[in-house]
Amino acid sequence: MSALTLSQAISSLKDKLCQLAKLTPAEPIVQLAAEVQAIPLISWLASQPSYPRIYWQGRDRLEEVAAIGSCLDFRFEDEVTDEALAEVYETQRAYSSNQEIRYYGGVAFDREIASWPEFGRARFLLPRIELRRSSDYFRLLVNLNLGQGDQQQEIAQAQAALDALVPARPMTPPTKTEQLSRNDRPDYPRWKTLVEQVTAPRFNQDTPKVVLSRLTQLQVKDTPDPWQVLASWQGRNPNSFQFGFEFSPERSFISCSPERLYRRQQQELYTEALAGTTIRGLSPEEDERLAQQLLDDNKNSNENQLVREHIVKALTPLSRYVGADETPTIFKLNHIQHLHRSIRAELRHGVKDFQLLQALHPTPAVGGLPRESAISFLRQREGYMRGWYAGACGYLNKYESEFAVAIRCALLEPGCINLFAGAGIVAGSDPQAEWQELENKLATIMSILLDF
Ligand SMILES: C=C(O[C@H]1C=CC=C(C(=O)O)[C@@H]1O)C(=O)O
Ligand SMILES: [Mg+2]
Repeated sequence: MSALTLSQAISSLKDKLCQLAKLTPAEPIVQLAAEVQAIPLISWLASQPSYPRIYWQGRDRLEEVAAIGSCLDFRFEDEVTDEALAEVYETQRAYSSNQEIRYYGGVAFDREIASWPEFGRARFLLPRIELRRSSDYFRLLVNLNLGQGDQQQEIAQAQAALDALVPARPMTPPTKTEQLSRNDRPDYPRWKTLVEQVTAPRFNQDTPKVVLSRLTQLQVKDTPDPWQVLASWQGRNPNSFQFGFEFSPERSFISCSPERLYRRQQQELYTEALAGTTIRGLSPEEDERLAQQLLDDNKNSNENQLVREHIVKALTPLSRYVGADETPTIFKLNHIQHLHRSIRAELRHGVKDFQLLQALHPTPAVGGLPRESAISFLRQREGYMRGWYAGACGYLNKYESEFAVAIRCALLEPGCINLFAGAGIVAGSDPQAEWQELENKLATIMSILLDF
């Protein structure tokens, strides 16, 4: 059967909903699907009038999703343990044997303290509508939760959500934003004090790495459209994950992150150590020289090595096999390059996604080492709320799941753009050089948002 146009797919799904109304489905979570012709997902998403709006594209670009609305929404505003999260998910997962059912969402950097409104400490949802691309195969999906309440009412809501869909409008690049003011938290003098505290030999002996970060708030005349910004960002760094969560028109969180927390396919797990940074050269020769310097540099090697060691140690009790690159390679982005080591594990049977999140998040690429003392330092001294910055965002499914580390990101609010950047502070870190590293990490998004 050939792929349908979007309006044909909507009609086909509405017919399937009518059929469903006459049945007693075997399972409470139902997904209906129709194959559609190729559509630019991000422009389609940006055109839709309903919320939440969620976008996800994997780093390998094989999987892309635009999701609208929700038929199940798990939102944790107050303290939540990983055990509680795991229990909710496992219960939910037992309701369906369909391997295409996915829960999209994220967890905050630190689930023990308050987080952003709407986002909470963790939030996962089963979207009402998904437009999903797997390689070059596109499907329009509608999800139903028939487990609670009235089946006819749930079907009517799914029909209404399909009726509310509008065609994709072509997307233009974002117009440059006029910056009214800029405010950094911590500011440079405070940053210098913090770096000196972390690198002081007595502290560093017990806590060899703390990833300090900064919130840069830009007060702007007009907040740009998050999806236009994300589409531009995607063009600059196509080898990154791209994702966005807009739970309401008030606030959106977008990220173009190079860092994978993990990808699980059945019992196979792929993760990595991505830490250690330098800039790109202006010529191929200069770029190569900078890459070689990064590979040879002790401070940067140490930043990466600590992440690798920690991940291998954290995965060992959960795995039958763990293998990690001995030597780092270079991962190039638009304005910067990083040290990268791949790590692969074969998980023991019965290991759950929330155990993986617990073991891996936050890695010493965004938290520090040992985790508890680094996080306790950040909680007491960093001086602003990270929320979902450096958290984990992605999706869960019975057979596979993927999470990115939410760095290189922006929280857009009316009149204000919040940008976040962190740098791994280890012995030998220099406050000025690490401050410059924060600027380098913001260079791509700044060049999209502002006129230089
Ligand atoms: C914490 C961030 O980057 C991490 C990932 C790659 C390189 C890093 C570094 O070299 O410091 C950081 O560990 C960030 O971009 O906000
Ligand atoms: Mg660094």
